[in-house]
Amino acid sequence: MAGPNEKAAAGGGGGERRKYPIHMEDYELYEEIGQGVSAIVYRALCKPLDEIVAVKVVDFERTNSDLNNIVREAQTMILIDHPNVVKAHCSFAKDQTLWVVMPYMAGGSCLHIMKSVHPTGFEEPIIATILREVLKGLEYLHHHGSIHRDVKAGNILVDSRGGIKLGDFGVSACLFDSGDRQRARNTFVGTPCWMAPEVMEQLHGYDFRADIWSFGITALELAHGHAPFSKYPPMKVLLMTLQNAPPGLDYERDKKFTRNFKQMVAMCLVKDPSKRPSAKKLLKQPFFKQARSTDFIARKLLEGLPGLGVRYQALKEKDQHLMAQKKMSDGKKEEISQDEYKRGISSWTFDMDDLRSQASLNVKTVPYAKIQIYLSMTWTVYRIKHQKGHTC
Ligand SMILES: Nc1ncnc2c1ncn2[C@@H]1O[C@H](COP(=O)(O)OP(=O)(O)OP(=O)(O)O)[C@@H](O)[C@H]1O
Repeated sequence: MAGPNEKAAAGGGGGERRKYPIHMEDYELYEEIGQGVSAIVYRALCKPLDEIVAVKVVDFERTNSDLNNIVREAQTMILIDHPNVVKAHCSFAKDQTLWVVMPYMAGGSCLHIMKSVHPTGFEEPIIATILREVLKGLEYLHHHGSIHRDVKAGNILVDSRGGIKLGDFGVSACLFDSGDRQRARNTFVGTPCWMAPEVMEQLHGYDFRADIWSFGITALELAHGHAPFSKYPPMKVLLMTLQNAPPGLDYERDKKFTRNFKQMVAMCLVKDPSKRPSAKKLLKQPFFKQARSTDFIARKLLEGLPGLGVRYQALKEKDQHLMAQKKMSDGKKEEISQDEYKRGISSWTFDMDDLRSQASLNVKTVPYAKIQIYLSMTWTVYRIKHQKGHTC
């Protein structure tokens, strides 16, 4: 991936052949199809080109990222050229917002599809096909010196023909950058359940192998319908990732999955990053021999699926309903989690019904989780380091 150039800086990257306009008046926003920490994504019409696109509207006031970084991420997306990574057609700023125009991925994210119709996860050939495509995207990014830093089912998008692309460069980092960006690799970025231990620890920084850990967690997420530890409050996720043995597919409990799948996941989820394979090496694993075509994905995942907007709205309503049912706010729960941690890990107790309902909620507890963990980071790492001798 080249560095940002003037063409991209002007917002006129414009896809391979078509020139996408850089004025908001040229886009008609339709229904909401996704929401992130600081952005809302819409299906939209690019009027001059008469083409359906996705427009991500990033609200500068809602993001805690540096403005230059956000703009640079959008520019990076414009320069991307790989079938398994979402490219931005163009981007432009308007008032307090940045508009990023992308190809419309009609299937939505794997997380959305899973929540709508496969709540307990996908079958193995589907997982192998999705993961092979994701790995090809990661291989490309890593080869060009980039780390994605937020690999998870919610950021794996499916197009109308079953094509799989890695999206969301909200937190990606360039390996060969210096200054601010270099410092960014020593900061705490990502989503707790998918985050590699070395990213949490913040001791020696991290490299592309952090994506391989997240990739392994994503494999478990696609297999079970949720990421390991997703039921727990952020502080506990942090502790479990740092102190417990890495999660994996259980040889007994996960009988329906092959040995090859279990081995592939185990290779990714090694705590020592230097022992994790590269994306290129992983692609050679026998597990991927069962991966099929994009037609297979279209047939298996997209046939009979309601439109993305309809599904998104239904999930949002379900989440809101579950949120309303929750007995405690996330803030209160996290407070208790920290208090209990101070008293000793073994004294933690959980309301399983509540945790189950939390687990099926959409990932929108993440902004809170990110902030909360960031603030608690120094204290927690200190505690863990000083507890190790007693608890491990
Ligand atoms: N090109 C696209 N086509 C269809 N849906 C999309 C597209 N881009 C994003 N989405 C949907 O919007 C959701 C949010 O987008 P995105 O992840 O880019 O926002 P974000 O603010 O960076 O999120 P976060 O930081 O929470 O991961 C995605 O999970 C996906 O469901």
